[in-house]
Amino acid sequence: MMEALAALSLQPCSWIACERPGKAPGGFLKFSKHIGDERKFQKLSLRGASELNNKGVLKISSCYRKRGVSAVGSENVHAFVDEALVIKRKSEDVAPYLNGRCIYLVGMMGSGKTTVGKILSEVLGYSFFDSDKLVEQSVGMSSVAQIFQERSEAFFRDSESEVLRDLSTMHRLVVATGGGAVIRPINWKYMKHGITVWLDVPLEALARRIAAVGTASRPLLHQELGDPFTKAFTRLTTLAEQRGDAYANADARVCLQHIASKQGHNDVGSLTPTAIAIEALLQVENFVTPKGARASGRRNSFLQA
Ligand SMILES: Nc1ncnc2c1ncn2[C@@H]1O[C@H](COP(=O)(O)OP(=O)(O)O)[C@@H](O)[C@H]1O
Ligand SMILES: O=C(O)C1=C[C@@H](OP(=O)(O)O)[C@@H](O)[C@H](O)C1
Repeated sequence: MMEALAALSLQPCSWIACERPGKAPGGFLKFSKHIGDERKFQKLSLRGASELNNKGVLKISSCYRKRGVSAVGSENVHAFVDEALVIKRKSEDVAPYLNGRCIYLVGMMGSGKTTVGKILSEVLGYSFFDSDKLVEQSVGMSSVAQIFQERSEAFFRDSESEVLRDLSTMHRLVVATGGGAVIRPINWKYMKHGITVWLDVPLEALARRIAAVGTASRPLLHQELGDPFTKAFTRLTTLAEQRGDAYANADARVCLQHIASKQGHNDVGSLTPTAIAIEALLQVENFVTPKGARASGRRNSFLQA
């Protein structure tokens, strides 16, 4: 298991992806390890796409459509820079309160645990792990779908619990958990060694994302009939009912509908992963700072029983 962890760890690096998933490549912001103050931020410079490997430069390689705005333009560039600076600052605010505690992202399949988790790990200087990948590694199979098919869902769930148990002894990790990890109370015991963060995404948006990449890698969707969106939406609706409030046990909740409202619109599809990661840091900050910790202690007390 430890070897698997070492092999699969994404070493902390400081590239921040500013792209919108599934679209043309966006921008990347590389921070020097020593950048931490206003003056140094101002030294960042804009370069073209061909300069990906240069050190310490802000690189915008393409455009993305943000709330109806298309084409490369200073507005988009500013949006990238703003988000990148905000997340860097917020991570610096939150990091001292974490004391190396791990962050566990929970949420339905497709909620962005992997995408957002990688961004969080980069800005916090943590390593990133995807628990599904660790299960595949420990079982010696190439996909979760294969494990479900050749062994069983119960076998997968047992392996998932073992992975979470092993991770719970470690520090400075961001872990993207499988969407079903929340159904076993023992998993919460392991995850509560760190800070749990729920990515709360409307089912329709989830189904759209999953349909865009196909349902092949998600075995729980294989039984459904219809086009990929319908298959995903139907199954996600049932899973959401079965799982009830399980996700709400998390220490922090990142509600995409709420972020969209704060931005003055209703379209969760236009939220960038970086904007979602910023909200995650804000909610983690609420939890780890003394005022937030008191409130959440009350909320989670039943899990400790
Ligand atoms: N904010 C977002 N907007 C649009 N698509 C997203 C966003 N976050 C993730 N995605 C896409 O949704 C799919 C599922 O994301 P992923 O991070 O793998 O979710 P999970 O790990 O929770 O299953 C991927 O194709 C990813 O590119
Ligand atoms: O919701 C679930 O029960 C599952 C979600 C998947 O992980 P993702 O959430 O990463 O897709 C994976 O663990 C498995 O297919 C079961």
